[in-house]
Amino acid sequence: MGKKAAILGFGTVGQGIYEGIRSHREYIKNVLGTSIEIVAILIKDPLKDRQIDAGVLVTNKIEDILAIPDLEIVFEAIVGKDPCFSYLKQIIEKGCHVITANKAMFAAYGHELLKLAEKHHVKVKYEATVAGGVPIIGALTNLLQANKIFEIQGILNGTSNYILTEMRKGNNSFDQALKKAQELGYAEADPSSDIEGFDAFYKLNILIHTVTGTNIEWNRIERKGISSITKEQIVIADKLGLRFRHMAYFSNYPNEQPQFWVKPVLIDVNHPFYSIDGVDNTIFVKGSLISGLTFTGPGAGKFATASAMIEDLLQIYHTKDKIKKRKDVSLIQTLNSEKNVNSNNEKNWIIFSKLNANQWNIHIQYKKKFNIDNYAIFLISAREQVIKQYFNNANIFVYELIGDERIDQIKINEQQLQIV
Ligand SMILES: NC(=O)C1=CN([C@@H]2O[C@H](COP(=O)(O)OP(=O)(O)OC[C@H]3O[C@@H](n4cnc5c(N)ncnc54)[C@H](OP(=O)(O)O)[C@@H]3O)[C@@H](O)[C@H]2O)C=CC1
Ligand SMILES: N[C@@H](CC=O)C(=O)O
Repeated sequence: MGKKAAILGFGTVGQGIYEGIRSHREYIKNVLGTSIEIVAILIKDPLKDRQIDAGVLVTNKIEDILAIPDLEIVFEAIVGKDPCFSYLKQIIEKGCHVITANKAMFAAYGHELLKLAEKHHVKVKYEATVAGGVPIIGALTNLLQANKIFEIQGILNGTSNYILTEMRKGNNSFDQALKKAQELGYAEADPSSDIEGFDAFYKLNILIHTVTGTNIEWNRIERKGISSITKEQIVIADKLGLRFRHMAYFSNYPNEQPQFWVKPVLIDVNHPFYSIDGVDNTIFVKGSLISGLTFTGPGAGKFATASAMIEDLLQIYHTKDKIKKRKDVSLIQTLNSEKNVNSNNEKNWIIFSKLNANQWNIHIQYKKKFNIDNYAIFLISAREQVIKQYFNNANIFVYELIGDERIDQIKINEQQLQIV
C-alpha cells in the first residue's frame, strides 16, 4: 500500500480531491514513487448518498480518523472555524501532514497550526485557502523570498466576480447569478461570506500573514462586499467606461502608512483587472526587487481547488529544505505606533446618489456631475476620512476609483448622459 490519506469533507472540494487523486493516480505515483490511498472520509450527515468506493471508511466521527494507523496526510475541506481547528490540532499531534482549503479557519488559527506543525515535524499547506487554483501562496513562499512585498492587489472572491460579470453582461440579476454560482460550486455554504466580503477578507489576512509574518487586528481592516451594488449602478458605471471589481488591497511601502482593505471599487480600461471576468481571480504583487507580477486563474470550483491541494501534496514530499518564515519587524512597529491607517492624500471617488446634493446637508465640491437614470452621479476628489464622515447615508453609494486614471479623463458618452 502507498501513503495513507484521509479527506475531511465530501462537498465540492472534498469530491474534487477524491476524483483528482484517482484520475491522476499513475501520474502522482510517477512523481512520488508511491501511490496515495484515500482510506477514510469524514462527513457530517451519515445518511447522504455518496459515490465512494466500498473499501473507504466513511464516518462522522473524528475519533475514527485519529485511530487510523500510519495515516500520513489529511486533506481538510469542511466548513467554518470550529470544530475544524480542534480536529486539525489533534491530527497534527498524531503526526500527519495537513492540507487545508478552509480560509475562515486558517485566517483565524493558521499561525497556531503552523507553529504546532513545526513542533511535530509535519507540514501544513494552505495553497487552496487563497484564490482557488492560482498558486499564489507557493509563489510568495517559495519563489519570492528575497523580495520585501510592498503591495498586493487582488480579486480574491470568485463568486463576487462571477456575479458582477453576469450582471454587467445582462445575463442575470444579482439573485440569479448568486444561485448559479452556488450551483457551480463556487459559493460558500453560507454565501453571505462571499457577497459581504468576509471570504476575501480572510484571504487578504492569509496573504498578509504569508508575506509579513504578522496578524493585523481584524477590526483595523475595512471590509465591504458587493451586496449593495445594483444592476442600475453597473449599467451607469459601464456608460462611464468603468467596471466594478471586488478588490482586496495591502500596501507596506517604506515610510508610508500601511494600508489594507477589502471593498468594491471602480476601475477603468487601463487597470489590469478590467478584463478579469467570471470566476477568475487575479493577484498583482509588487516587491522590493520585482516591479510587478500578476497571477490569474480560476478562483473557485471543484477541480481548481483540488488542483491546488494535490499540488500541495506533492510539495510536501518534494520540498526538503525548510522555508524560512517571514517576520516583517518594520510593519509591526509601524502598526504599533501609528493611530490612524487612513491616508491623508486625496483620492478619487464616484458617488451614486438618489438624493440631490442639496439634500446631503454638506457642501461638497465636485469635479463633474451627471444625471443618469434615477441617480445623480458625482465625481469628486477627497480624503478618505471626509468620505467616511459625511457619506454615511443609505441612499448614497460611494466607490473609490482605483488606478492611475484621473477623474478629468473619464470618457462620457454624451448621448447617454444628461450633463448638469
Ligand atoms: N467551493 C470552492 O470553490 C472552495 C471552497 N473552499 C473551502 O473549502 C471548504 C469546503 O468547501 P465546499 O466543498 O465548497 O463546501 P460544501 O458545503 O460543498 O461541503 C462541505 C463538506 O464538509 C462537510 N462538513 C461540514 N461541516 C462538517 C463537520 N463539522 N464535520 C464533518 N464534516 C463536515 C459536509 O458534510 P455533509 O456532506 O455530510 O454535509 C460536506 O461534505 C470550505 O472551508 C471552503 O471555504 C476553498 C476554496 C474553494
Ligand atoms: N467562495 C469562494 C470559493 C473559493 O475560495 C469564492 O467564491 O472565491
